Amino acid sequence: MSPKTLYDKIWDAHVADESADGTCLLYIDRHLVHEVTSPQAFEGLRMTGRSVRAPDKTIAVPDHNVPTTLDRANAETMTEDSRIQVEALDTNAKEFGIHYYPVSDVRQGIVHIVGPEQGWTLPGMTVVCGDSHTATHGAFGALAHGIGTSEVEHVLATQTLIQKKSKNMKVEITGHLRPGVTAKDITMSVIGETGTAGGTGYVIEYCGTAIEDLSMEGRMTVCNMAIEGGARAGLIAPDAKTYAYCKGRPQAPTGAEWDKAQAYWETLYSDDDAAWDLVVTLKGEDIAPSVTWGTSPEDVLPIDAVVPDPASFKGGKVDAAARSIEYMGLTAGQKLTDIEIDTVFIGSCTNGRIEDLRAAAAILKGKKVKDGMRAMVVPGSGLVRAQAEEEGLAQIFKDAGFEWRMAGCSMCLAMNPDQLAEGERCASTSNRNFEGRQGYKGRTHLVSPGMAAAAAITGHLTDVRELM
Ligand SMILES: CC(C)[C@H](C(=O)O)[C@@H](O)C(=O)O
Ligand code: SF4
Repeated sequence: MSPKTLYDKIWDAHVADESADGTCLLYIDRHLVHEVTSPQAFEGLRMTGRSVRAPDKTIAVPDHNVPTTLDRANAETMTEDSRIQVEALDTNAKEFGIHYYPVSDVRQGIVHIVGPEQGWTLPGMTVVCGDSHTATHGAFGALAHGIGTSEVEHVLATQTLIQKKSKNMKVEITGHLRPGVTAKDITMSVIGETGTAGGTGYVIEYCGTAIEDLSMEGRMTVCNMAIEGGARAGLIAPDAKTYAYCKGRPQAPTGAEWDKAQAYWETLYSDDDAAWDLVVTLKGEDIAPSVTWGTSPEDVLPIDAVVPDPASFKGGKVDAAARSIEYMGLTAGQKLTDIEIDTVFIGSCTNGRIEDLRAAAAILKGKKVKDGMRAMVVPGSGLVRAQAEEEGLAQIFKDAGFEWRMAGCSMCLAMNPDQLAEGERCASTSNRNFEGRQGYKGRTHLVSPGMAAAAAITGHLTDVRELM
């Protein structure tokens, strides 16, 4: 047998049909659904009299539009558009008989946090969702990627997806991370290296000792941003940590089924002599706590750097950098640590898991946020929230002056009332710093949870290592 990558293995195990031009019909194991990209898909089924082919493999949860304030059960806090989308999901989930975690359910949260948490996401699976950050689930050694609304309809109706195979890219992080450096810094540094288009046409497998060192939460953070690097998906080979995370989850197999599953999962790795179309290597020791200065995730630098001079770039990036710097209200040469911020957002499918909250709370313990700072923590799911309360993290956040919210996407993309006002500047643990992403003319600096906490205390972008 010819050697294969992990991606090759999962792909081959799911091809139901292949046509002469290489287009394949791929079997889908898990279909995650949220309220933004599914209404037309369900409407399509309704209009053609179709049902959901595999309701037992289809899981829905509202996340983008839901208010995160404690009074959110009161639908008046939602805009009309938001309310329509959430209500449509309520109706569709019931009518089509799929698994559903409504807003009132403690298990509700961001779809990419709920899937793994409930054990829906398992190694070797194909996982899709009408959402680009589906890449998150690749942390389990699952082939997971976003799809468009017409594809959502296709998967609902057939449990298959039409796909062409991507190329294989290996991103190896050698050695070990230094203290204060996190999975977020890895994934941002990789994008800094490859650019937002560097992964176009590829599925990335992240490997190396620094990746093996990461918890499952950290691995999800890394894979989550594969899409920001342009890749179709990000993958990490499953190992003992993966199995330990999955075992005992509500939807994970049990008994003999578990043993059978794990025996299969143990075959899911890239063969030593597998062929890679592209290899990128970074040294774990070289990665620093990082922060974005511009309006693209590739505009990332170590915290001790300065805002770059647009002239230092090449081609179209010269103008793009100048525009970014203007939008962000910065000056070339300014120290990143001199950038004052007024808002801190801790949450999102990138950094809204328990480990992220622990990391932020460790910095905040016994401290207060800077006067006038708006700081909020939005746990990625109701269960993360409950656990954080149990561990005393919620109290640390509240004592420090953070708002302690209910689960949802929140200020990651500002589809709900959690938004930046014009000109406000936010240190955010989310994944996109696009113009207007967190609110019209809002300014976003992407950072790790520890860095966000540090900025909340000092009022400016800060090297978390100074507060450790
Ligand atoms: C709303 C949704 C389609 C979108 C995505 O696909 O990623 C959102 O989750 C985002 O992060 O921008
Ligand atoms: S948390 Fe942000 S990135 Fe993740 S699914 Fe929600 S909006 Fe998209």
